[in-house]
Amino acid sequence: MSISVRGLRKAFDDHPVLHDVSLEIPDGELVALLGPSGCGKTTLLRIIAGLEHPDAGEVHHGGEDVSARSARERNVGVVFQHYALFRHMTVAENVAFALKVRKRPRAEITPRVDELLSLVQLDGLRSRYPHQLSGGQRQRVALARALATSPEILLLDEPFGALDARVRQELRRWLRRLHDELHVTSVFVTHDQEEAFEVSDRIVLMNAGRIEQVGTPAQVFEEPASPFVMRFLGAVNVFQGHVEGDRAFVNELEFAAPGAGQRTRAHVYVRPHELDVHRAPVPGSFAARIERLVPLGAAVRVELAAPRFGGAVEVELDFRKSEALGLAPGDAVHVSPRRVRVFPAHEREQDSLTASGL
Ligand SMILES: Nc1ncnc2c1ncn2[C@@H]1O[C@H](COP(=O)(O)OP(=O)(O)OP(=O)(O)O)[C@@H](O)[C@H]1O
Repeated sequence: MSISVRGLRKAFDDHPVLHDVSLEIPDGELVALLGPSGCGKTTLLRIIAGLEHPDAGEVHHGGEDVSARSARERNVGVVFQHYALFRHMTVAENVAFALKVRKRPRAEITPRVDELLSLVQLDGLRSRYPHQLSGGQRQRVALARALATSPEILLLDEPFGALDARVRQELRRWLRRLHDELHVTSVFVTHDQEEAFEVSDRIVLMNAGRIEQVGTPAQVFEEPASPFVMRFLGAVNVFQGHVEGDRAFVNELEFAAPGAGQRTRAHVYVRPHELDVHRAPVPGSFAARIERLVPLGAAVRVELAAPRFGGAVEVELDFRKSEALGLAPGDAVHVSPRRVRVFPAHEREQDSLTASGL
């Protein structure tokens, strides 16, 4: 079932949390709401669920305006970070709960619970109580319980947030497979980029109550719509310069910046893996000195000092390439960007750059 939110606004105690948020989620998609803590992800999810009411705007499920309906009437499945399982009920009783409340006949409940427990691969644990389960198993019970009434929308709020890294990783792969099997339109909240990238069809990037960009993981990573998205999704070097015409300039370096227009200050962003290191100057390179080499498994992080290019510069090189170049701390080298992204320098962005010491 598709989800559409239009012009949502929400404030808590006069403090605006969502500013005019609109979003379309097609039927069957798995979407991540990604953004820093406090940007409004959970509030948006709760409004879609009907657990919170917006000050303005509408929510449509399957093309129907459900804004006035309670959470119960929307038939959505919800999973929270902290497994809200009933402690005095067994796994099977927890999963059956929503069906019992809806007074479904026993002949329907028993096979449905069996089916759900097999779906979440917990068939053997039906008689256990929540305290006899691991965190990952509890979250799978919570998911089976959320799916019991066959909701057409599944909403998950940091479902793996309380689990350790390895279990998290297993569960997100499992969630993706489950979604491929069921195709229930699903929205999950996370502040973990890796999780959003691994699990979702599309990512909704939020910042301070607004949507910055919606796109596939590849789109938001390769074509970030704003400096915020560029900086939020992984490490980045930022060079101060200016744009003029359709070119960007940082000291003697020049880059394409289509549509830049009038001369104005700009920031040139380069990801560490999009910089090359050379022993001799090449066209478009700048001089730097190696400060530190940090092995990262298959790659090496080369930390450089380049005083004319904002001080510290970070490059991520293939391990073999760094070996072939025989790099060592103290070496004078030349660095050239393979790909840059240019954004005009806004005051707000300038403030945050200064604040983070770049
Ligand atoms: N019931 C509430 N009453 C008052 N303020 C609230 C309430 N719920 C959320 N807020 C505030 O609204 C803002 C957005 O909260 P929200 O939980 O939606 O953010 P989030 O992006 O999900 O953050 P996190 O990743 O930390 O969970 C925060 O400043 C939060 O303190």
